[in-house]
Amino acid sequence: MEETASALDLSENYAKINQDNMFRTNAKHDEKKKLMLADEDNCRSKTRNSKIKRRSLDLISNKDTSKITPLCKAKSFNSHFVAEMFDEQCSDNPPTNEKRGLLSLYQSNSSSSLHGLPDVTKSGKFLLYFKDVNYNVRLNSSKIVEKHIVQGVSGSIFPGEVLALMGPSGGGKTTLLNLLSGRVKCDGGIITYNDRLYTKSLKRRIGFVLQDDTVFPHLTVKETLTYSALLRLPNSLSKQQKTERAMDVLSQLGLEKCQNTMVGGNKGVRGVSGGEKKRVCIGNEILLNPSLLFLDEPTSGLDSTTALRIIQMLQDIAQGGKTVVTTIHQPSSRLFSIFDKLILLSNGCSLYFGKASDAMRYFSSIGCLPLIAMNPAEFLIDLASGNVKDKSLPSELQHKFLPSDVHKYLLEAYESRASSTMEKMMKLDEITTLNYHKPGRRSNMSDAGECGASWIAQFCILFRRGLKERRHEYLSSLRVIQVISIAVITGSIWWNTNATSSPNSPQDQAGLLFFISVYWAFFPVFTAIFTFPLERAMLSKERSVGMYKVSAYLVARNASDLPLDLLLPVVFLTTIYFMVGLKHTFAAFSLTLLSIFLSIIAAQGLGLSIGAAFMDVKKATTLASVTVMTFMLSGGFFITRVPRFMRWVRYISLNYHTYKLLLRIQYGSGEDGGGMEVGAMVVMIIAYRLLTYVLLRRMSLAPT
Ligand SMILES: Nc1ncnc2c1ncn2[C@@H]1O[C@H](COP(=O)(O)OP(=O)(O)OP(=O)(O)O)[C@@H](O)[C@H]1O
Repeated sequence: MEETASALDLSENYAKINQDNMFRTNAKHDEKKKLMLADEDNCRSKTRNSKIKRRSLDLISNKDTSKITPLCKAKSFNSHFVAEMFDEQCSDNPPTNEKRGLLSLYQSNSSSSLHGLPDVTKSGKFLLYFKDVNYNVRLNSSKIVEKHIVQGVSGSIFPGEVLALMGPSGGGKTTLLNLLSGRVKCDGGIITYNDRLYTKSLKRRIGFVLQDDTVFPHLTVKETLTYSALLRLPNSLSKQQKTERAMDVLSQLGLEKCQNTMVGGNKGVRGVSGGEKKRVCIGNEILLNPSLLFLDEPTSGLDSTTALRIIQMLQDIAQGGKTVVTTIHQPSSRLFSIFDKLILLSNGCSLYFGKASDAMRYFSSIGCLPLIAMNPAEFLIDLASGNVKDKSLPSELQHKFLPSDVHKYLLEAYESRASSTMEKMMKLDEITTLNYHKPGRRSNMSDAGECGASWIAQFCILFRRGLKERRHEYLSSLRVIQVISIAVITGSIWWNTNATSSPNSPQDQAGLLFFISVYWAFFPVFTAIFTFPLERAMLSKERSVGMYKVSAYLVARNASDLPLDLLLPVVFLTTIYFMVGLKHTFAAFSLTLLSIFLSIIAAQGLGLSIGAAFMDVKKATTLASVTVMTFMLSGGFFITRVPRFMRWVRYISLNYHTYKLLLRIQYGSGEDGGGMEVGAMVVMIIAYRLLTYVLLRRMSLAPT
């Protein structure tokens, strides 16, 4: 009875805090809001947090409850309370019923806002919990030999915390990160997000920054973040609000100085520095204010000061109520001290899970100590790699120096310690899970993030982004010079070959028309096959977070390619047309140009579908060359009497239809308007694009 009464008291106190929050959140005066936000920001500073922590503990013991009122304090109270809870879960003192009650209250009441900004996705805070996670890969097609990449890893992380996954190279950090973020399905164990399993609706709540994240090299920092904001932020925000959000993130990440610099990174494209690029990638993810942020090696390749700045930034993000999980290679001791929790991995097994600050104490408790002054991270990674040099070891390892012996000892020590503390933790989690799933209680997971831009908006943004990203191609004189050169050479070789000027002229002109049909099929096919293989990483990343619809991307991509693709044949035909003595009428010129346009658009479709089928430039080039050769040979110029069993190839040959159209324009009687050929080309234009759409939809989005 007493327990229930005190739990009720606590619930009332908590309700008071929430009422106060609501009052403050609904305050209409801007001034008041500003003050509140400033207050909230201040509250994130570590010094004040410690005071609040003390107050929250006072609250737990029913002391001084009346004084806790401001919003920020209530928030900090939440995160620190749960931190305390977690610590208790792992300690030997079982948590009180009151605390359990508060934990479940906390889970159902929490809401977040990033640095005082409105939480655009209405996302909640996320408790990530995982138990006995396993992941295996088959080493060959026999399906028998399996490699255990991750084995029985357990842990949990609360909002406001930064969890570091540390360990030697090949230890399984990236794989575990992929599993926790839902990018890869685990083969065993359980991973829950606020007590729910992963669902697609979670995608918009999760930000994932890859180790070698992809960004468009020719877009500036500002353009990158702005297009991302326009595409990903919900429809309920206006264009201006989205742009402002991008600018806020840009300044939050300290990228103002380089906002107009191209991101770069591709061969020959000089852009921002490595640290700035990493921040752009992080910015791309935090734009959406994700509740869970996963980062793979965010500091790799950076100097220790820049690395520290990035991890401090992650800490700031976490303190805004986010759950942050990051893999890290060899952090400096200053950087190591920032992490709240740590998982030390070796050969896919967990050798330690707990507070980062307790790691050294734990290893010394099992007899492992550094003999010389050492960075804790270096010591831990050495141990996880089985390197015992400069370390004092327990008697069990006295004469065993093999890495496998060290690994076995550390694993057994961890498992025996974990079995007692983790068991308690699991029991507590079962209780909170039961509370959480009481009938009528709505999970804050169910109001999944709102959709991003509409189809039309996606198309417009992707179209503009495509034009910007490829502006260097449009402005590049190389392609124009290439086309003009070929036009001049062709015009000179076929100089004035009027069809009636000599007995051989008709055949010469037919050769010219066939060459035109072949050139304007080859050129677009071999340009288009590169599109998807080169954009694969970007496409798969953007698709995996549901940034846009494939159809919007495909239509925008085609449309943004058109200006250049249609400009070049105009330059070509204008150059050669009057040099080679083709029919000197405006109608003939225009129809020839239109036929070439049709050929280009159909050939592009063919190239795009081949590229999408393989997503690999080498394979795509091989198939494309076989295809265009077949089309050329069956195009009607080299041979007119094709064997019956091969005749069908003609009807799918682009060259055959274009060549027939060009002949008809120059020498046609006008009875047959070429409707068949035009119809066949239109069918190809549509069919190849539909095929490309299907192939892109089926494209694997799994991390490579
Ligand atoms: N699909 C796969 N097939 C075979 N082995 C794999 C596969 N994926 C991962 N591995 C292996 O699993 C182990 C863990 O890989 P993972 O990339 O998770 O390690 P890591 O700790 O992130 O390494 P690093 O720090 O070098 O990035 C490695 O030995 C790797 O070779």
